Amino acid sequence: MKEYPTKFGFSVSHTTRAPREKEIDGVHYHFTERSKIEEEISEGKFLEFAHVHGNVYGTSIEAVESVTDEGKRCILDIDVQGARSVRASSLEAIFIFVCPPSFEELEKRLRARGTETEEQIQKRLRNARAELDQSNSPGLFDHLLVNDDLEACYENLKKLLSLDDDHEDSNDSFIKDGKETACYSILSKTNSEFLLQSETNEAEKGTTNLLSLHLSSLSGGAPGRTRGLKISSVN
Ligand SMILES: Nc1ncnc2c1ncn2[C@@H]1O[C@H](COP(=O)(O)OP(=O)(O)OP(=O)(O)O)[C@@H](O)[C@H]1O
Ligand SMILES: Nc1nc2c(ncn2[C@@H]2O[C@H](COP(=O)(O)O)[C@@H](O)[C@H]2O)c(=O)[nH]1
Repeated sequence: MKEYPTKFGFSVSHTTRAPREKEIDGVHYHFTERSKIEEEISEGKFLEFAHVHGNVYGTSIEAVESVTDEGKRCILDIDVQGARSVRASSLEAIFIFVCPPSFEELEKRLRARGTETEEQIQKRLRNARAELDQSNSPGLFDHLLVNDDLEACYENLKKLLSLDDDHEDSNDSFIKDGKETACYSILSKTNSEFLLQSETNEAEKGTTNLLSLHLSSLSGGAPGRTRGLKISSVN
């Protein structure tokens, strides 16, 4: 996200877990009481939730909307149960299972973090084994990423997302299946509409070179369900 601040945003989850020393409420998590999150879940405010390592964790609709409202793709860091819930919804998403290079290494990392008791470490290791067992459940994850060397893992993530040749400061382009399909610049912008002009000569190819994006079509509704950007050609 640091490399692509305008493309991606993080969904700040709610959790009943106690904050770790450097964790900030509202940044790393929304730290909350169990009774409060349970009430909000029953009010339909959550896209998904799960009981993980003895605590409740959940993604609120508001957390996702605050990212998508800025026109960014939303990143969720959720457990396997949460992934199943999102997979079962109508949200369009890419599911990546991130795993440690070995259990020994995971144990070493958890101990080095120094934030869990021995009992909690054992619980997290048991849960990690169960999650790894489910990582190849048919139709659940699209990719598996081994988090050995952090930099190498990040480079592989960018490859999966076809971001490896893409830079934040380059022209925005529409990438589909790794192929550049069209490139547009903003001609005019109002509160309700963006007028875009093709930078490639689409007119010569018999397609439109002026597009209108209707921003009002983005407001309201659960994320990804009722939303879709309405686009119409101008010429
Ligand atoms: N590539 C890496 N190299 C070294 N340490 C790492 C690497 N990736 C993560 N860590 C460290 O390992 C610890 C556990 O990582 P993380 O919290 O991401 O695990 P997790 O898979 O979410 O596990 P859990 O579900 O138990 O939280 C953290 O202290 C993190 O900083
Ligand atoms: N289903 C969900 N799982 C979540 C969410 N936020 C975090 N998590 C997962 O919980 C564990 C533990 O996290 P930690 O911060 O206590 O180490 C980890 O696997 C996260 O992916 C959520 O909103 N929903």
